[in-house]
Amino acid sequence: MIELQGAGYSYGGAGLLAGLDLGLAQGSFHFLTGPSGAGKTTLLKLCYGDLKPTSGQVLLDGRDTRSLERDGLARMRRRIGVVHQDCQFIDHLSIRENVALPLMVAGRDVAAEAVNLAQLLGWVGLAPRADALPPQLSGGERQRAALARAIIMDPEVIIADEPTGNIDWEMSQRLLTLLAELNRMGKTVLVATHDLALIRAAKSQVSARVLRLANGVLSSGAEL
Ligand SMILES: Nc1ncnc2c1ncn2[C@@H]1O[C@H](COP(=O)(O)OP(=O)(O)OP(=O)(O)O)[C@@H](O)[C@H]1O
Repeated sequence: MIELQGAGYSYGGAGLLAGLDLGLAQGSFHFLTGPSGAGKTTLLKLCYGDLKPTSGQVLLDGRDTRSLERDGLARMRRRIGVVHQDCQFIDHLSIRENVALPLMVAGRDVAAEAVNLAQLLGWVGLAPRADALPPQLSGGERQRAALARAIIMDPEVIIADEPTGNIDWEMSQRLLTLLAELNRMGKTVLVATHDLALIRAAKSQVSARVLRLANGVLSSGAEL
């Protein structure tokens, strides 16, 4: 569904990314690694249409993000669930309400989705914390809540930016297991991470490809 064809991005000044080619086939699992500042977050933003390339093309279902109107892009983005690096919760809303937000934004009847919502919170292990406020959660709980919010609309693709950045090993493993389970359900998964131990640990759970971004160039490493 997501394809980069010679895509580049510049925040102004010198270009950050140039000539990137990448295809995320349906049901694939990719890790994206690379040094801090290499442009991993920027590349993810290109993939979910938050940024449009300043050169080359990013295609979502074959459609160039630069030619998509606001509504068309919003429709595409509903098919991509994003776990942001900093989670981006609304702190005065409960975890249940934060996870349900995409339903509200899409104009869906949240009361009618109560069972789905409860099942999803149970699946990520947050049923007992559903009424807590985001600042009351641990880092690992916040990341699992962010994953729940990213998948509440049943997206085809899940993009996660450093989902295990501030959490301990056991919690990282738990998150990885959830991502692997989603991949087994047929979801396409793209995870940016510095955590090479996590990538190694993924070997037993998923068949993934490791992409490395450095000096503006994307190289495709071995398959796990
Ligand atoms: N909105 C912005 N305006 C200008 N420069 C930016 C902006 N966002 C990011 N950059 C710069 O682009 C470069 C790449 O940033 P990006 O966040 O994509 O890297 P990253 O590989 O995800 O880094 P990290 O691993 O530290 O999260 C950095 O030098 C950063 O300062």
